[in-house]
Amino acid sequence: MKTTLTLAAASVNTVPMDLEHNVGLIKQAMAAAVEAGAEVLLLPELSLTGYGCEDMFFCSEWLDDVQDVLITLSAEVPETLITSVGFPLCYPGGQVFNAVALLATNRILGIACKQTLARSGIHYESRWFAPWPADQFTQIQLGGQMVPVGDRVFDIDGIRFGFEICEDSWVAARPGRRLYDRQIDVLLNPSASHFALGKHEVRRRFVQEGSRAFGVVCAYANLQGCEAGRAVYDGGNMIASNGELVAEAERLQFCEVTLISATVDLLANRSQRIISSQLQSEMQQDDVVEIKGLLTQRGNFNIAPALSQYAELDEHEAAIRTASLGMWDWMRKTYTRGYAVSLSGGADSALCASLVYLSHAYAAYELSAESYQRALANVGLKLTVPEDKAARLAWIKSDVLPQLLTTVYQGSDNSSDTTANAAKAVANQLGAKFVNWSISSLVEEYCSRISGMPNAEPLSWEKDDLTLQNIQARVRSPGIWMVANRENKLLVATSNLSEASVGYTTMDGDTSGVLSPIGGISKTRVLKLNAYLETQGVILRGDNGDSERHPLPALHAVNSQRPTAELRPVEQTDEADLMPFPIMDEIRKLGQVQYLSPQGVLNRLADSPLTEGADRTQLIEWIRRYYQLYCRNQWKRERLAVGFHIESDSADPKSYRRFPVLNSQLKRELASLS
Ligand SMILES: Nc1ncnc2c1ncn2[C@@H]1O[C@H](COP(=O)(O)OP(=O)(O)OC[C@H]2O[C@@H]([n+]3cccc(C(=O)O)c3)[C@H](O)[C@@H]2O)[C@@H](O)[C@H]1O
Ligand SMILES: Nc1ncnc2c1ncn2[C@@H]1O[C@H](COP(=O)(O)OP(=O)(O)OP(=O)(O)O)[C@@H](O)[C@H]1O
Ligand SMILES: NC(=O)CC[C@H](N)C(=O)O
Repeated sequence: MKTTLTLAAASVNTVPMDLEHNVGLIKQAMAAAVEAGAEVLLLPELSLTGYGCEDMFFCSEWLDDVQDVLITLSAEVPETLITSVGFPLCYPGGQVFNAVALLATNRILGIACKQTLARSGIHYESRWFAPWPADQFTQIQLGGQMVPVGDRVFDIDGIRFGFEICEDSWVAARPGRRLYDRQIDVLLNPSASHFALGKHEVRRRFVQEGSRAFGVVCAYANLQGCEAGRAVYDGGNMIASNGELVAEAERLQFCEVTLISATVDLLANRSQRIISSQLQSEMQQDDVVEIKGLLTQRGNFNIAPALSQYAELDEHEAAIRTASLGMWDWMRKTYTRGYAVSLSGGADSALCASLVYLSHAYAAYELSAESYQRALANVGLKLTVPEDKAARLAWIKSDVLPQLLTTVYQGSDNSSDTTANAAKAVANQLGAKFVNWSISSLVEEYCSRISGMPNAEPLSWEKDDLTLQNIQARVRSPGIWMVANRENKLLVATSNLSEASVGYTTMDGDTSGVLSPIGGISKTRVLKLNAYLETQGVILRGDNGDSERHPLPALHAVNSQRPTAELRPVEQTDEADLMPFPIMDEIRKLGQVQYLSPQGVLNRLADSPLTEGADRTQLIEWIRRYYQLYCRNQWKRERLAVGFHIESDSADPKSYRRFPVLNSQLKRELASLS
């Protein structure tokens, strides 16, 4: 009897609907798995099509095409490998299932389907897929073969495999519980699980705990990178045996394929099942698909030991890596020559510009010279990457960033030397192209036109405060758009999550842009990330496992100021306009993550150490201000540039937080606050 198994789990950076690209990555992963001596390779959920194909999953002709590609792929699986590939299965009855096919030498061994569709947070799977009912199984005709489908166990030469597809593992009634009764040895989880702060810990818990409680080997394979524009998938594949992690991938990698593998002890897991078994339900056998002649005992007892430490990423590093990887993928996948940023010398735009630079610093350190060079060539930069990694940072600053990041300081009459100097210092640190121009004449021109309208009074700060603020933010937009057009760059919108929640931003002014890299990061965190970048710096890893910190000291000029919009002639701070950021972010979390009512938010806020010293009247005033702005400005959130999901919540109405544009303004709830 076979007692060990060498398993591999690969992450791939897919492009939705790009079957050729995705098949290319799958082939790379299969070759790497063979090289690692793996007998079974697990790939992520919907790895053939990409996870985020959205309403393309409704197109039956395309789904037929996908099936043809799957059949062709089955003929290309290396002889010694069994590969599991995620794909949308168009069932003869018309439903589409989120499925996974087990492929081996020219055959589709069988198909398992997702039972629990993801429908919280950014997920809307039940729009496209039907959930497969537990305990149901059948077979269908596919490429001239009869293929077993459904809630299946695959017995390959005496080793039993079962599937939980992503969300299946996150719920109380996880299929693994019933697969345990059916005596599986290996539980495979193909996933498309996007990054959110604190989430990886949960994944690790259910992989490890699944292995311990069910007495099985658990393998987990997640997508990697910014696949479809919003979510960034963090990879972080795992293999657990006997309740311990034996392999775990570094997360948020810049390469397109990442693979881990481990040889696991099947006997040890079986013993665990014998000890814990309390089997009461009747054993089913018909659902077991028996396959012979693929797996044989190997003379390999080099069993992977439990990991002594996990691949940890601290919270700041994880948020910065996620946004940098997102920007890297946007540049690659849009084939544009980098980014244009209107750089104010303030916290938000400084972080956005730094992320552009860091996406190259990470890529230059982590990719081979050839891969990095190819990525640059694809956006039109014919450069030779230095072989020596230590020389690459200075080189990206001198040769790459001047071409891929253009920054413009656009001073008005309300701007200060402090912000102008800070913007210049940051641009210099990053190697960005930097221009300083004034918007005063443009503002004046608009003001004179509006003041000259029939029967109009001249504009004044006493009567026209918001009008005069907003025109400054708006006249900054056409110039930086023009730079983006001319240089074929993506314009970066610099709004953060806190501002987006309350609409503290000028529509068609500072909201202008294609991509909002910090749109999923709260202001409180933006300030912490900038401090981290200034004083500690991100971790850059060399080839031989050594790493170095890379601080950006020029951010000191930004971090030493209090956030100000500089839109009024008198001193203005964002916190005086709104409320202290930590309080605003706490209200957001209580209201939008925990779904408390305004009164519930008030009760919790009153007990929070954050509000020590503030009386209840003040708290009521802040909560009213927050919700009034929140309710009024849904229309703004509907029009924000696409942003990455980073905090556990998001303001994005398309992928996360639904709220009516016209609404009650919560008048009743806010009036009764006490
Ligand atoms: N009740 C309502 N429901 C829905 N829509 C409503 C509305 N009342 C006005 N509107 C519409 O909204 C428009 C106003 O929206 P908009 O022009 O965007 O401007 P608005 O929201 O009035 O003001 C922008 C705010 O953002 C702040 N800001 C701007 C720029 C940068 C920064 C910074 O932090 O640096 C801060 C600025 O200090 C100000 O408080 C009105 O002209 C009207 O069309
Ligand atoms: N003087 C300026 N020059 C260029 N761009 C500016 C200027 N002032 C504002 N902007 C643009 O408008 C955006 C919004 O301004 P805002 O003041 O909210 O952001 P910030 O200055 O980056 O950060 P902070 O809010 O911490 O001051 C900026 O991020 C920037 O893109
Ligand atoms: N693809 C999925 O099923 C994703 C759902 C899961 N809870 C996650 O976000 O990781």
